[in-house]
Amino acid sequence: MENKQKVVFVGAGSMAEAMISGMLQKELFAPSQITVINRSNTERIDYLQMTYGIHTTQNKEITLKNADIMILAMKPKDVVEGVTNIREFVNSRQLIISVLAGVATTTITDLLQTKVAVIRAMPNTSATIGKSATALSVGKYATEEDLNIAHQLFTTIGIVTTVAEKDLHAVTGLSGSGPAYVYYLVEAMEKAADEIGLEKKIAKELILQTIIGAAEMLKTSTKQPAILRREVTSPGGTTEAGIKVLEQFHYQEAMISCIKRATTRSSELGEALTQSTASQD
Ligand SMILES: NC(=O)C1=CN([C@@H]2O[C@H](COP(=O)(O)OP(=O)(O)OC[C@H]3O[C@@H](n4cnc5c(N)ncnc54)[C@H](OP(=O)(O)O)[C@@H]3O)[C@@H](O)[C@H]2O)C=CC1
Ligand SMILES: O=C(O)[C@@H]1CCC=N1
Repeated sequence: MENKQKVVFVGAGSMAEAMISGMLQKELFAPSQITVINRSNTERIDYLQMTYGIHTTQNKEITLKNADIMILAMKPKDVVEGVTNIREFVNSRQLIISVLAGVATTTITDLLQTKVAVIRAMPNTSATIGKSATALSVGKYATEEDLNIAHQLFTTIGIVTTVAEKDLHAVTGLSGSGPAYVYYLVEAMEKAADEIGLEKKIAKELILQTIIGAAEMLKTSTKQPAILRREVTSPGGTTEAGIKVLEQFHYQEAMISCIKRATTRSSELGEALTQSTASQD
């Protein structure tokens, strides 16, 4: 699809790069439509410009004023400084998309002091290859049309769903942070493979295909995960022996606590800001 919208990323870290990479692969945007700015790391901007052919700018004021969509992609701790710095260049015709964990749309509009459309999004870094699981929610001034634009944008980097804003904390704990849980599992499998004497290269290949195969099975099979697990688990066999050890270490409880803690952390990140930036009207 052709469009002429100008997109500015405010924040040039891992998430911005993952989104840029995915967005360009799907060709909804040409590199010339995308500009990235950050606080101070010019090497990082040079790298993104070299790698993706996107724009950088010497004149943030004009770039921001001309933007159709601004994607806020700094860390939550930097949002007050970051948003305050761009405030004077934002107008109510623009669409602000925030990917910041925990940070409420009202915090953004309060900081901007403008009645501007804000869509809050929680993607994940699998956006890099167009496989993000993204959830969106709408701020007070965002319209159905704004949501459609955001939906279209995030569809270029994976699947998209819409949730109530209060549920974005849970989404963050589950699928925003989710890729890290899988990578952590793979790290453990690699360490185990080493300890049981398998060559690194061979182990890596086997682990990778095991994860891909299991993920594809989960996606294509009509069977529940517990049934698929049981089908691997022969009575008195190796899997049963292994899973008993996972149960002794309370593996499922650990995963559940992990996701709950990440969810709570998202709320904490937002609450600190909601209290300090709440509008007086
Ligand atoms: N990483 C992930 O998996 C996901 C992250 N998110 C969210 O995305 C956001 C970014 O995360 P991530 O990419 O990992 O973070 P990074 O630390 O990798 O990047 C943060 C970026 O923000 C820039 N920045 C900091 N302060 C300002 C400022 N005042 N004005 C403009 N830019 C600024 C930094 O620039 P400089 O280096 O110059 O200081 C840097 O480019 C976070 O809010 C996070 O919650 C959401 C989903 C998944
Ligand atoms: O760790 C974080 O805070 C961000 C949000 C989701 C993934 N990374």
